[in-house]
Amino acid sequence: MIEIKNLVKMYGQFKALDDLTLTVKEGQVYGFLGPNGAGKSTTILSTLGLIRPQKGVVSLFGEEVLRDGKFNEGQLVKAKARIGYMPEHATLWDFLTPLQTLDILGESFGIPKNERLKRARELLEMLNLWEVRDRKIGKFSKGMRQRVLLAQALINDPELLILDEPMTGLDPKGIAEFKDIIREQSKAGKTVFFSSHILAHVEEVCDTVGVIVRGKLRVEDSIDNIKREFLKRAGYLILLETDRPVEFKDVDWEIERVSPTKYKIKAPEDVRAQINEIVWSQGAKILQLMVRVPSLEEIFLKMVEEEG
Ligand SMILES: Nc1ncnc2c1ncn2[C@@H]1O[C@H](COP(=O)(O)OP(=O)(O)OP(=O)(O)O)[C@@H](O)[C@H]1O
Repeated sequence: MIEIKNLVKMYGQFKALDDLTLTVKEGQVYGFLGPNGAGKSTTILSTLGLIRPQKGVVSLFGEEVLRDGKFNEGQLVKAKARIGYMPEHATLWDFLTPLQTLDILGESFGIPKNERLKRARELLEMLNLWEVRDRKIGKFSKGMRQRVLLAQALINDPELLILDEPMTGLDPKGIAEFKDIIREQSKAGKTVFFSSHILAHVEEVCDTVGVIVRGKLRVEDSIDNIKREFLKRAGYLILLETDRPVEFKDVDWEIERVSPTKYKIKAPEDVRAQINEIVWSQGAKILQLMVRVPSLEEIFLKMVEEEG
C-alpha cells in the first residue's frame, strides 16, 4: 500500500529523513514509532505529496507517486482519493457541528447529498458521536475532537488510513477507545498506518512496528520479534540465591557473585532450567530465582539511545 525507498528530506542543511525505507502491506496495522522530532510527520507529509523530499521513491497502491523530488501528480491525485488522512495538528471549525462538518467535507469529495448524510450517520454512530451530532465542536473534549477528525478521514471510505499521532493527548480511556476503532477499521479491511512517540499506543493494536530514529528506520517487525531480538542483544538478567555456594562451569554466561550465595547472571536467553540443574547437581537448593524482563518502554528507550 505504501512503499518508501531511500527517502531523503532536507530542511535547509538539516537532514530530517536520512535514506528512509519502509513498506506498509495491505491489511496491516502499522505503528510508526519514534521519539519527538524523529521525522514521522515529515515521512507522512512526503508520502501524501504535501512536502517535497529531495531524493527517493514513494509508491502508493503499487504506483510511483514520487521519484527524486518529482511528483507524478496524476497518480498522486488518484492515490489520495483512496486515502484517509488525519493530520497531527488539524484544525476543526469550532462553530460547526459534527454533522455539518461531515456534510461539507462529503460535498467537497463530490458525494451526493443523500449518500453523504447516510455515510455521516454511519460514521458518527460508529464513533459514538451521533448523540452530539448537532452540538458545536468548539465545546468538545480532546477525545471527541480526535473522533471527529477520524470521521473526516473516513468520509470517502478510504482503503488506507494514515493517522499522524492520533492518540496523543488522549486519556487512557480515550486511547483504549481509539485502539478499538483502529481494530474495527482493520477488520473492515482497511490498512492503517499511524505514528506515535509512545510505545503503549502501538502495543496490542499493531501487527507491525517500524521504529524511526533521527530520520532512519531502525527496525521494522512485529512487536514480539522486536522484543525477542532486543532481549537477545540485551540479554536476560537472572537473579539467583542458593543455600550454599555453587560453581558454574562450562557456561558462557556473565556471572557476578553479589555474595557467596547470591548471583547475577546475564545470559542470551532464559536459562533458568539449566541453572536449576546446575544447582541441584551440586546438592544445593535454590532459595530465589528471578528473571527480569525489561518492559517494552525500556526496550524502546534503549533502542532509541543506542541507535541515536
Ligand atoms: N519546516 C521545517 N523546517 C525546518 N525543520 C523542520 C521543519 N519541519 C520539521 N523540521 C525538523 O525536522 C525534524 C523532524 O520533524 P518531524 O515533525 O517530522 O518529527 P516527528 O517525528 O513528527 O516529531 P513530532 O512528533 O515531535 O512532530 C525535527 O527536528 C524538526 O524540528
